[in-house]
Amino acid sequence: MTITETIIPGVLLLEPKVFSDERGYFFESYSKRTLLEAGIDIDFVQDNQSMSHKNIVRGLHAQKAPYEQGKLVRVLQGAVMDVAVDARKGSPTYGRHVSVELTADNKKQLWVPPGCLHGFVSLMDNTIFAYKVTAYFGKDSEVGVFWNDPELAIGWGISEKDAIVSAKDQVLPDFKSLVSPFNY
Ligand SMILES: Cc1cn([C@H]2C[C@H](O)[C@@H](COP(=O)(O)OP(=O)(O)O[C@H]3O[C@H](C)C(=O)[C@H](O)[C@H]3O)O2)c(=O)[nH]c1=O
Repeated sequence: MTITETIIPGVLLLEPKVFSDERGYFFESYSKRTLLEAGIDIDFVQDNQSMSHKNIVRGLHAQKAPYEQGKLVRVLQGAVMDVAVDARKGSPTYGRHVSVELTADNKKQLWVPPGCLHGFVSLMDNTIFAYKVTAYFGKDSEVGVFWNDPELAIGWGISEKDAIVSAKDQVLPDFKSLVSPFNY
């Protein structure tokens, strides 16, 4: 597993070692030991999976205490442009984002620590997104910011006209309205 830091402290890009042979391929998609060796000491309590048609945008979401979530995200089928936004008060990269293409082919993963908003746009139909989270779903702990907030300047590669967004996500507030419950 190759683990690479990003411009946001704590947001990490993970690239597994893939063993290919005439049968296909094998790789360890998660290893607590591998993450520990990289200084990431986390325990997951829940796995999530969603399927999205092309141009679906999910996010930007996070959960506040007592259900702050770290997320280890990847794509099992299809492709997304995945985005993490730093919402941690006091962080040197507060309001900055990381975006990375995660696909079934590149097998890349992104570790999104607690305090970062997360979202993605699906680049293909039948995109299956799978992720491990460090805290349970807390419906009343959900925090969200409008995906295409110009202040965040995220290059989603899709217009608001073409994006398919849930009614809930369409009415999320802009980033500057967020009274961040997260600390760096
Ligand atoms: C997240 C979650 C949702 N739900 C229920 C609540 C709704 O009835 C239904 C769909 O939830 P939602 O529309 O919030 O799903 P997404 O828009 O994919 O939300 C996720 O999308 C972005 C990309 C994220 O990073 C978060 O993990 C998560 O917020 O599943 C649960 O029962 N458990 C859960 O952990």
